[in-house]
Amino acid sequence: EEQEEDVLRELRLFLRNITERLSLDRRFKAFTKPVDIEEVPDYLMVIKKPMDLSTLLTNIDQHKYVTVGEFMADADFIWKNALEYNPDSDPMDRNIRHRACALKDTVRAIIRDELDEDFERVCEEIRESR
Ligand SMILES: CC(=O)c1nc(NC(=O)[C@H]2CNCCN2)sc1-c1cc(O)cc(O)c1
Repeated sequence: EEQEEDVLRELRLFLRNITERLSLDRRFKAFTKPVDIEEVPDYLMVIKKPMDLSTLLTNIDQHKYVTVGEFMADADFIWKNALEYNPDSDPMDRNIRHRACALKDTVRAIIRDELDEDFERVCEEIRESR
């Protein structure tokens, strides 16, 4: 009902704010757009579920996420994919892995500091009721 739509609207505002802040952080430039398959032709042979910050934003606008947990599961693919595609001691690999770990820690720190547990519980109640 109306109250549920108010909660989900607030969830989308919260998730957009996080995603936009991450997209502005220069450390995460490589994660802002889908990997360019012309640039990295073997990428889709290695990575089964590509994800990036612009796709998170599109998903939010398409009402894909009903809880913060669902958003985090997709956000986690961004850094997990980068660790998987960049396993070597190559300086480029190390650099991307460092940024992937920074992205993982930054998302978790923002959620821990800014998400009210009661709000997430209400979102999970809505998800279970659907
Ligand atoms: C996002 C990601 O995981 C990524 N990984 C890369 N790794 C490499 O190029 C390593 C792979 N091992 C051998 C030495 N090269 S390039 C790259 C990337 C960065 C961008 O700014 C845009 C983009 O489309 C893709």
